[in-house]
Amino acid sequence: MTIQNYINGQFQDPLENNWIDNYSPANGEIYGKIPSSTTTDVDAAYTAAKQAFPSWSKTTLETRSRILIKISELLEAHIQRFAAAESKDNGKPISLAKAVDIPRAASNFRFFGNAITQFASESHESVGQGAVNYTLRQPIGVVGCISPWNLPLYLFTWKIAPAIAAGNCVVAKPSEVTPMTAYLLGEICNEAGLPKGVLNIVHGLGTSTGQAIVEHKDIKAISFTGGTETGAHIARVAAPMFKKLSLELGGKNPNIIFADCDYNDMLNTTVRSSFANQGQICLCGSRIFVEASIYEQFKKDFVAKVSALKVGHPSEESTNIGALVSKSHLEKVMGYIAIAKEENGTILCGGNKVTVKGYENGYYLEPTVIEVTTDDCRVNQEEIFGPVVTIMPFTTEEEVLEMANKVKYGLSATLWTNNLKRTMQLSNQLQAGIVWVNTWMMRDLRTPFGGVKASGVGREGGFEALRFFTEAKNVCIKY
Ligand SMILES: NC(=O)C1=CN([C@@H]2O[C@H](COP(=O)(O)OP(=O)(O)OC[C@H]3O[C@@H](n4cnc5c(N)ncnc54)[C@H](O)[C@@H]3O)[C@@H](O)[C@H]2O)C=CC1
Ligand SMILES: O=C(O)/C=C/C=C(\O)C(=O)O
Repeated sequence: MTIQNYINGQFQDPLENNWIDNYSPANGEIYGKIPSSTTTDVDAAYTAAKQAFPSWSKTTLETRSRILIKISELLEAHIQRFAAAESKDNGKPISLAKAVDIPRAASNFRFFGNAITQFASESHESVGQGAVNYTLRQPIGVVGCISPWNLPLYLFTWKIAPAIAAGNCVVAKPSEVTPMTAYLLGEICNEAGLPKGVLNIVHGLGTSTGQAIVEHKDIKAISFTGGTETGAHIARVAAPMFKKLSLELGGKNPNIIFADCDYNDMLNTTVRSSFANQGQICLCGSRIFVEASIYEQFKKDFVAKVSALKVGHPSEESTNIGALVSKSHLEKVMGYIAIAKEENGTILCGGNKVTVKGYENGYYLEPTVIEVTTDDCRVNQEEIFGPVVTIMPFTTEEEVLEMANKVKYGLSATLWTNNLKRTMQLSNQLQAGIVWVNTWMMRDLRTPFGGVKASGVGREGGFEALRFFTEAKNVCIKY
């Protein structure tokens, strides 16, 4: 399967004819190739976007909305094809791709197709001065969207949909590790009638293709989701060029469990918040803190449930845990399990590579629970981004709050309690962009989404995203 760039509404080979192998995580085999695009391809994508901008930015909101909603409907109509492609490319269970990834990608287009018709700007009457101010929200121009491999189409479209809804034209790059569904999206955009050049998709490595987008002098904003180190690098390049930046980066999220919670709901959701998508979601609750009075019971029940999860081929409907995304990522995650042992962590379950019959070279790993005795060990501080969680007990609210906040990250936090006062106090004091109480990953696309500290800057979602993808211009009229 050969993937091509999508530029000016057409599929084309990379101009310098360099290619990268595409691997299937389920069996470790190369099953296709993707462009290794260079600045020449990014320039071509930029030129197409620039040409499309004057017309697209003046296209009525109703027309933009109709096209976005059409893309959403086409994604829904082709869910089987997209889910199968996502599962093969990423290693995630097909059941997850069908239930979460592709429906959410469709929702992203539908949501922003509707949101743009509701987006309004402010006006301020300068009372006593005889003037009125109104704010225009104008599209920025050509913007760059760079997304990671863990939720490929889900996160790619989470950026593209608001960008084009707001009237921008886009140069976008999916992860080179999971390019397939972004490639298929081009076909859908043509079928939905998206004018050529509004969306351009270039494939390739972060350090060359991604870097060329970030360094492009006329691409005026960058929306990025990925690792914290990459985000810091992008900020160093883009900041002196005065680009608008939205950075959604890593997490090391606390999952705080009090004895007064609804135990069964907490237990089932905690299995999901620990291991959904092989633990490769920046929102996973990878540090589990349990109130001492229920710690031993939780440990026993949690380990039993985790040990029962089925690690298997992603295409099997019964698989709970598929393959990790790449060999190098599997090695990174296994490296942390080795570190845990050196740090005197106790592996309560998992810890080993899994050999799936018939797919011996796939990147499978047992879901792993590590009991730690101190919160400042490396496995409790560094983002592992795999099917690995730590657990430890706590006794007081003050103690758990301090441990929860004592990491460099601040993306999300989950609280399990039925105590209202505690809920409100802790939600207030947790250093995180998102706090879930008695739930996890319950998403309302209108809400602000993003993190604090090393988890990034800026917010995606709802009108926040439309504000990011527009420039505010104030007009003051004296009457
Ligand atoms: N916050 C999150 O949701 C994610 C966090 N991660 C974390 O990051 C670690 C590293 O994973 P990677 O795959 O290396 O993520 P990454 O941050 O390198 O990749 C994300 C995207 O950025 C692009 N990219 C890489 N270098 C770039 C550059 N210099 N300029 C522009 N674009 C660039 C990549 O090609 C990809 O499209 C993971 O182990 C995990 O801990 C990874 C993916 C998502
Ligand atoms: O928007 C969401 O619902 C989830 C976003 C998840 C990430 O950004 C991530 O895992 O990288």
